[in-house]
Amino acid sequence: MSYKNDPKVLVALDFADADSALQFVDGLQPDLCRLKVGKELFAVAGPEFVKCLVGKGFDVFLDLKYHDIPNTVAKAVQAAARLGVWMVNVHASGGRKMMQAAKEALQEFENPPLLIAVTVLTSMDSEDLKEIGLDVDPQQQVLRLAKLTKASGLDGVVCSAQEAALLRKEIGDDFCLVTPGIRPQGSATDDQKRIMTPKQALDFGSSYLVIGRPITKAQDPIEVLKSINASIA
Ligand SMILES: O=C(O)c1cc(=O)[nH]c(=O)n1[C@@H]1O[C@H](COP(=O)(O)O)[C@@H](O)[C@H]1O
Repeated sequence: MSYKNDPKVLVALDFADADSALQFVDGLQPDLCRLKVGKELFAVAGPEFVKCLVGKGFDVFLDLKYHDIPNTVAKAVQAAARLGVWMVNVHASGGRKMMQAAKEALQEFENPPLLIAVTVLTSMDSEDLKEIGLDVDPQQQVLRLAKLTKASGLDGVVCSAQEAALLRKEIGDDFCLVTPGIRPQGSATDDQKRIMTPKQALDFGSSYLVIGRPITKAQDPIEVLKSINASIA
């Protein structure tokens, strides 16, 4: 699988309603970026909104981070695939059987979405992991879950760019690394903890950069997106 010659930035459309999101999307073209629809926007705007973005020619990452019993997750990824999305995700901590069920459920589609798994959220550091009983360095936990994801037949993982180089070395090139926690130099960190700039992230092996607030909350979002694209061209 080659990840060259395609837009690297996945803009997180974390808007509170469909109108604000559409107003933002109207200034964009599909060759500038891909779009990510997450829990907030999906809860208010729903499947029709996702289909509308797909109809406008955008590749859509439906980020609902499924984490449930295998049968439920398998049916959920099928429902996502019927919307025509480009990528969908589950939580790797749902385990091998859940991930395999999701992958198998997509086999009936002619053009299935990429299926990736969230490893350790980019808002977490080792203290947060300790609190949930994981007395382990985030890198080690990400590596463990990424290996399990690969062994379960999925296309890649969501991780922070701080783990990208390690995953490339241990897992190889044929694995998609989607990295949120991306902050252009000088941007506010917000609630992200394991962060990197767009260029550093790609240099370390990221396939795609998930970027939300640094673009969507900017005075001139399109200008910021274009300057990020220029910085990684
Ligand atoms: O799955 C994700 O996209 C995701 C995983 C993760 O570990 N961290 C993370 O921030 N995200 C998402 O990436 C986006 C980051 O947004 P900003 O922090 O505004 O750039 C949000 O929509 C998060 O839901």
